[in-house]
Amino acid sequence: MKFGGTNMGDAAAIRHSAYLSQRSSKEGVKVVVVVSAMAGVTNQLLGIAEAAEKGDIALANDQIAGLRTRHFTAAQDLGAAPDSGVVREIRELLETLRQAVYGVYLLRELTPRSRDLIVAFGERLSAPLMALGLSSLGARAHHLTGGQAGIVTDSHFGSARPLSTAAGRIRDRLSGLLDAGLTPVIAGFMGETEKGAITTLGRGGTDFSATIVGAALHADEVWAWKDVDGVMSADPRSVMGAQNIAQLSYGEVMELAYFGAKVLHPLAVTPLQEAGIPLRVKSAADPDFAGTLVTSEAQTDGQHPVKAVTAIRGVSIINVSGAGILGVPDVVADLFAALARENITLLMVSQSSSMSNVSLVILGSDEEHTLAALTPPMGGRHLQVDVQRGVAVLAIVGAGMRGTKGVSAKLFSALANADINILMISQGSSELNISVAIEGADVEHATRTVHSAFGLDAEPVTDKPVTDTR
Ligand SMILES: Nc1ncnc2c1ncn2[C@@H]1O[C@H](COP(=O)(O)OP(=O)(O)O)[C@@H](O)[C@H]1O
Ligand SMILES: N[C@@H](CC(=O)OP(=O)(O)O)C(=O)O
Repeated sequence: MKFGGTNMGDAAAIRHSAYLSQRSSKEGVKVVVVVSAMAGVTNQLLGIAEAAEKGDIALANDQIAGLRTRHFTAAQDLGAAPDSGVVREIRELLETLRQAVYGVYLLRELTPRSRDLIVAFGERLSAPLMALGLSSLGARAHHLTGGQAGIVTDSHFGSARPLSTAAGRIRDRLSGLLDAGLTPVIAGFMGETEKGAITTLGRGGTDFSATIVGAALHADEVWAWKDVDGVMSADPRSVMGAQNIAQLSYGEVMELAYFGAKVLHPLAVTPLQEAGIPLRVKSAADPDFAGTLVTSEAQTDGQHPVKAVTAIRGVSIINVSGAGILGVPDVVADLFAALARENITLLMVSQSSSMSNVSLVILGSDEEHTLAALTPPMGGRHLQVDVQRGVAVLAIVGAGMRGTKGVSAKLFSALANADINILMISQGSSELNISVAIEGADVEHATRTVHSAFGLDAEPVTDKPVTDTR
């Protein structure tokens, strides 16, 4: 079971999350709990690291003091005495954090490795709180860092991936605890290299931690508890009429996450695919509602080829052109090799058939790296590179699109009727998604328009029972 930042937000939320875990334990289910940092803490830690790098140690220390108050208050509210082991552990963790941040301040250098060390403190601090919440409900819990739980990773700091040896190590580390009737509580988002350096799995990575652990243990199911009903037809913060999707395939979820649906980490389902372990995305506020079940099956009803609309904001189009590129395949090969070396995520690619122009859509945060990668000559020629910023990618996703005619026509006419210009178009041959690049300013309007054009708005009256057991 994975609990995200909102479900770890304060003592009341942690107590409720612990109750959800215990509810299953009492039914005889062996539960492993994986937790995120308290809501907002990861961003705060990133801010602390950046303040130290810029030389503002006073601001960094103020923020660390704020973290101390927040975690001590939660521990106290969960019943910890001031001289208890948990309070001592939180104090020691915050002291180590302070030292790491001071190191960044002295060096005025924030490497990806030191950033990972600093941001992983959020989960290291929240795991003892969840163990406390479980103990207060009568469970025997034992908390571990990602590394202690056996999540050994490569050294791609900021977006580390588990090594093939992780599964065996996770089993070794957790089976004994489970056999002894303890509930392991694992700090999500983080792992460790073979040499013991702390890594993180990318933003939203606790979902991924949970599925890595679930797959390693051959779990019957992995449950991700959220502050939404499940995976929905659009981000409910943007689209009022977004509705829960009862069933999705691994492939559909991956497309949704890749194209910006923040509800799951883009790689979260990958560890589950081989063994076909189901993932349930469930609402902590409404635990008896089924939420979304993710399996290898894609269900299509014939009426809704498109199941969801999603968008990535803050992307840039990089236009590579010039006489140098005309008719020279080597240039294009060099160009992609250069981007691969820099680990650039390509959201969309389009090449004009005359081969005189290649357009790439990348995350705004990758722009600097991309431009640097494209500066040296490609295939012996210098290229002209132009950037268009402030773009968004909107994607429609659904296995029912495969072989269904008229889906792209509906998408384009909905956008045209809403007076929205399309800058680029892409449809994968899997026909699981169609994506378009549009002006960033149009993205909210476009999402709502497309959601409604594909009949995804919820009926005005819902018969879903609402039972908030918190
Ligand atoms: N298609 C979608 N379905 C559900 N939630 C979505 C979707 N797209 C974006 N979201 C956002 O994802 C959030 C839940 O993800 P996240 O905050 O990472 O959860 P947690 O921290 O609880 O794991 C929701 O609050 C919602 O605004
Ligand atoms: N705390 C990390 C990892 C994570 O998964 O968080 P959440 O479950 O709150 O999205 C982050 O903010 O990226």
